[in-house]
Amino acid sequence: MTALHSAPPHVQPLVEYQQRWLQTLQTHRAIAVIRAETVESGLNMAMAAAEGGIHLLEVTWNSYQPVALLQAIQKALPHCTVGVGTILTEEDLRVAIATGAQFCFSPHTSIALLSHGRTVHIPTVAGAMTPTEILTAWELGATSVKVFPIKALGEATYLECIQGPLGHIPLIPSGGVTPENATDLLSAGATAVGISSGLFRANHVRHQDWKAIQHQATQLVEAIGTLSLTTEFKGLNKKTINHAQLK
Ligand SMILES: O=C(O)C(=O)C[C@H](O)[C@H](O)COP(=O)(O)O
Repeated sequence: MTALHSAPPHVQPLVEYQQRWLQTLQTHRAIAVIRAETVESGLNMAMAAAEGGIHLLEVTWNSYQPVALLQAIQKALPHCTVGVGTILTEEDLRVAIATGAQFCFSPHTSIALLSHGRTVHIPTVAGAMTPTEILTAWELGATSVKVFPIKALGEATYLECIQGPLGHIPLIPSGGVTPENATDLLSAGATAVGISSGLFRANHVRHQDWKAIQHQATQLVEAIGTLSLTTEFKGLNKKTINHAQLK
């Protein structure tokens, strides 16, 4: 409990880097999660996703040579926002940030990771399942909360159910997102979605069918584009987080 007591207070003011992150999520609403067995394959996955119109790219830290992959993607796609995922330790986070990661996802909620992210102004997204876990991650300073694995939680229905009490928290469902269910998740209240195997289908990657992956990405981006602009964006304009808190 000591650590919790020394953690940041309940809903903290959003500072500039957090506001920028939420606005980026609001604009793009999908994050392509790259888990690759070779640097070449991971780079091709990233380029196919970007060709299809995806702007936010995440390199999972259990990819093969993630530092080299992150560098290769940054060099090839300087217009994209490139971050990291599956960050499990503070040391991993330090290396990722030193390599230029612009955001960080983890599958769990770690006080050390959240605190380091806030210190260096890198948006840090903690993984959580239950309402208690989601609220705890938010209270500990997560810039948004990854609801993971959404497939096991009932997908859009789960997000709808928690909107009442937790609708002010920017949520990013992941783990089971597909081009087909992404719009339902966004309509149910997700700020953005994280998608890996639903975008980078195993057989497409195996056969190096980058065009097929690009097509999947285009479909996803087009589907998101059909969403009503009035779909509420969580975090910038609702309930306990309001404009007055944005500096
Ligand atoms: O570990 C992290 O930090 C991640 O971001 C992991 C990804 O969210 C999932 O691996 C997505 O998995 P799919 O179900 O294949 O879309």
